[in-house]
Amino acid sequence: MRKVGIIGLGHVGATLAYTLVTENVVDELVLIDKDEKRAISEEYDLLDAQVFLTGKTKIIIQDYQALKDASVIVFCAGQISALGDDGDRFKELEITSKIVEETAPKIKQSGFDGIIITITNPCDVIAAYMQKQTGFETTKVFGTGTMLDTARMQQAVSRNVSIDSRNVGGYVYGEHGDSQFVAWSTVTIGDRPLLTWDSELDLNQLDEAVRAGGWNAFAGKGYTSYGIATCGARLIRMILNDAKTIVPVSAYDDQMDSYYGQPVVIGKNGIESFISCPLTEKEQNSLKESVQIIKDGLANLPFKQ
Ligand SMILES: NC(=O)c1ccc[n+]([C@@H]2O[C@H](COP(=O)([O-])OP(=O)(O)OC[C@H]3O[C@@H](n4cnc5c(N)ncnc54)[C@H](O)[C@@H]3O)[C@@H](O)[C@H]2O)c1
Repeated sequence: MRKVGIIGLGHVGATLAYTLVTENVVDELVLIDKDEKRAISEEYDLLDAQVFLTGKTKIIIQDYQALKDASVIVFCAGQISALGDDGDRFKELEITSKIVEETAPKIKQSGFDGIIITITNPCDVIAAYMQKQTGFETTKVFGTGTMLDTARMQQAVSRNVSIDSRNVGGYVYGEHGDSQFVAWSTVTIGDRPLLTWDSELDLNQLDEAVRAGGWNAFAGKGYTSYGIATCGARLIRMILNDAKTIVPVSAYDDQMDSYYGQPVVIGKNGIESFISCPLTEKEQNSLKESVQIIKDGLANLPFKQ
């Protein structure tokens, strides 16, 4: 049985639930929110949608015990309005770290033994904190990290060279936040390294376009949902299908003793292995700086284990 739980049914969680139901990704979906009325409404709305669909997804709401035999939990509880006008993801930390403290014991008590994907911001710090609070293996708790930022890089490059974004390879590394960076040495168009591309691409400008990508999607509506929900659904498929697909997510690296966005292999065990790309010296320095910001965020948490 394909069973998944979603904790937090705001813009992100509701869109993810809708995506999983319309794409028939799961047999059972457990939906949990601190707002009971919201959970009930989402259940009715999803059941209405199913009348027009070919698949059938059983919806269970507000039941942590039902998570016991789920394969994946997606954690997207938070308060997007706390982000403010500048989109600083650390502004949510005081709220979201408390939500982790509240929900992690309930996840543990349910007997859940699967993979936790965290989306909640600040994404890398929350992934780390969820791992600490649950005590689960680091390979079984990871954040969506720079997966969405990498998609934004693919888009930005695609726009500049007029080639399909799906033909752009490579990774955004580090924090899902302002200190992230495109590792240009890893970026390819087709199989060709971008750095050997003929046209005069302004990498600094592209870097900025990638960093600003989230803000562009956020600014006019005060949240983002489609990109991240699709990203979450894709990760769930990878786990359920044991796909062994390479994607950049926020995973724990014991050498740097930190979670951060980097390419890994995703399968039924969560993080199956790491893809160590040979970064340039400049990229390695950018990574160290970015990782330090994530570490400081975790160290500054007022709520210790
Ligand atoms: N990692 C990414 O790329 C990415 C992208 C988009 C959004 N986000 C983050 O995802 C999170 C959710 O975003 P959103 O727009 O859906 O926010 P939202 O404010 O619309 O929804 C958050 C939901 O969490 C619920 N919630 C709060 N505390 C809870 C608790 N203790 N238990 C269960 N549910 C609880 C709220 O009731 C609400 O329904 C935010 O932290 C946001 O910053 C991350």
